[in-house]
Amino acid sequence: MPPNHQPSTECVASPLGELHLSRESSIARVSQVELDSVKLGVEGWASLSAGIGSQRNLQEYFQEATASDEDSHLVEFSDALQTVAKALRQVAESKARSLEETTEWKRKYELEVIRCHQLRQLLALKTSGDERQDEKSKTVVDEQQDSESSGGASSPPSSGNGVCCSREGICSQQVIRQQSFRNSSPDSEDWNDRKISSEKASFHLAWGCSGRSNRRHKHDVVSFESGNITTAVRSNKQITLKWDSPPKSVFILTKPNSVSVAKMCKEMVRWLKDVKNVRVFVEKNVKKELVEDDPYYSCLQACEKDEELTLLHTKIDIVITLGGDGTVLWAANLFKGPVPPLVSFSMGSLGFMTPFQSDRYQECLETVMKGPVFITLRHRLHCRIIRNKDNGGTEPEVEDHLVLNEVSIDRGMSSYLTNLECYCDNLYVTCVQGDGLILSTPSGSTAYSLAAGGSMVHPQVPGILFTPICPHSLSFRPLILPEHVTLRVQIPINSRGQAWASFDGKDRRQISAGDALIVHMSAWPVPAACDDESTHDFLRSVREGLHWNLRKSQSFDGPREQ
Ligand SMILES: NC(=O)c1ccc[n+]([C@@H]2O[C@H](COP(=O)([O-])OP(=O)(O)OC[C@H]3O[C@@H](n4cnc5c(N)ncnc54)[C@H](O)[C@@H]3O)[C@@H](O)[C@H]2O)c1
Ligand SMILES: Nc1ncnc2c1ncn2[C@@H]1O[C@H](COP(=O)(O)OP(=O)(O)OP(=O)(O)O)[C@@H](O)[C@H]1O
Repeated sequence: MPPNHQPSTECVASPLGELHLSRESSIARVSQVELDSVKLGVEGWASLSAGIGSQRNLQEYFQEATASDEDSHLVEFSDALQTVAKALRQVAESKARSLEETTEWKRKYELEVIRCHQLRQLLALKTSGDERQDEKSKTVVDEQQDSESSGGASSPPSSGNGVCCSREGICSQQVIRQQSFRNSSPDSEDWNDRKISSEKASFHLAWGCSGRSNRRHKHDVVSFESGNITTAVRSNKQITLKWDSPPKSVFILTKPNSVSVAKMCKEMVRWLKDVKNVRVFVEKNVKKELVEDDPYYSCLQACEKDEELTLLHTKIDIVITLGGDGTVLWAANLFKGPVPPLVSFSMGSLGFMTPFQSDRYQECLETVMKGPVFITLRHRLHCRIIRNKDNGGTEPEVEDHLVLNEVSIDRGMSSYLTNLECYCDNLYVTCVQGDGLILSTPSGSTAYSLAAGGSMVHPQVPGILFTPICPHSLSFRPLILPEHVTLRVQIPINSRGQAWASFDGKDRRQISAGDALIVHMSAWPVPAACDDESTHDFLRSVREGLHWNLRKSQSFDGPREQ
């Protein structure tokens, strides 16, 4: 304030203050200000000029007034920016939501198309009246039911009519009664209780999305006839694959840079071609190496163009892998749709998913090619990255991946905590603050998810594992969600850092603020042939591969229970 001047507050401050307000207020307010300014300004200006006295004081006064005016404008500007940022965030979120819905509808549409196609085929077979043909077209579901009814755990099922329960099993229709109940006479109290219970209200159960019924589920798993809920005889013991005609083509995939694998590959190719008379496919770089070594191998087939890979499943009867689990993952990744049956030989260190011994390859392949053979349906996850285009990156807006093990989202090189908002079927679940998150299949439960503290899950238990990586929280336990859910992981627009997604430990992709990753169970599992039987193979891998619960036995001598 200039010295020697005591202006009335009304006189000087009022016109400036009112001018500031007038920008955001109404025109009426501006008019009022103008009137006030004229009235007060004239009076005030006279006393102000008298009081200021010098030109220097006048300059100082105006500089001070302008600075406070600028401050208030900055505040106003930052408020406006925040409003714009909020609006942009809402737009990005709703865009991700609608893209996710589109994805879901597309998936449902594709499944429906497949289902219709299968129904049409079945119908065509039925109308042709060819009973034998009809029998052949039975799906794996029927095989499952056969397997259940035959009841054998480790012998392949026969296709005859079985009884409803296995030899040593409990029939679900048989009510287990207490001793006292068995001995009770019809007019005892227990009997009356039964009469009362038979008059209980009836009800109805339904399965499937939006209340649409799913008859297969009802007949396979749960029955609710007469109001009594009973689970089926036994959930399936094992899925069996039977060949309708002998397999004629195999695709051999090999771990690179391994002398023992290359040697085994050559030997296997000769046996398959010369003895079994089947067509053998290999990867094009493998063919090149083999032909350089021996021109005999020029008879091998290879996909020369990438487009041919997309149709591979239409040409191949069996996929063989020679390597470790990484080679199985590699094989699964080549098939972006249906996968032919997979026979994996253990030529790596751990070999969790490679049950067959390479030194017994002829015997193993004979058995598989003859059938029937037990298979484990290893489910995969379909992962879709949806990018926020406002980030201005060059990556595609939508990118799809199929994983057999897991998709992991981590903080990469960033030193900040990840900030991952997770939704399950559009319901907010939690925000992962830590090193990251693993969304795993049951097959992948023994890989990275296990290292992050997730449970080991038998590959045929349907579900999606939700395992945090080093969460900075005391109560974040891993979850297993049902297989039918759709998960969405979103990087909030105001996140400090970015995240990285890896698909089966490969194809790392950066995920930025506003991007989303949508994950659901894929319709195309990997049918992996078992050496023994699914559960036996799994438990053997857990015990022998991971040395699960290995501990020296406690000695016999020592204190005992009295
Ligand atoms: N901290 C960890 O344990 C960790 C870290 C990164 C990746 N991984 C795993 O490695 C996998 C990629 O495998 P790779 O062979 O290409 O890479 P790799 O050569 O680095 O081998 C990783 C190890 O994981 C084992 N493995 C892979 N899948 C498995 C499964 N389903 N069950 C049990 N063990 C399994 C392999 O046998 C191998 O020993 C990823 O999918 C991920 O699950 C684990
Ligand atoms: N055909 C292939 N082409 C290119 N890379 C492959 C191929 N097969 C496997 N790989 C890669 O080679 C790496 C090692 O393979 P794999 O895991 O089978 O062998 P391993 O490490 O000796 O065995 P284990 O996984 O049992 O320890 C993996 O990262 C895998 O992705």
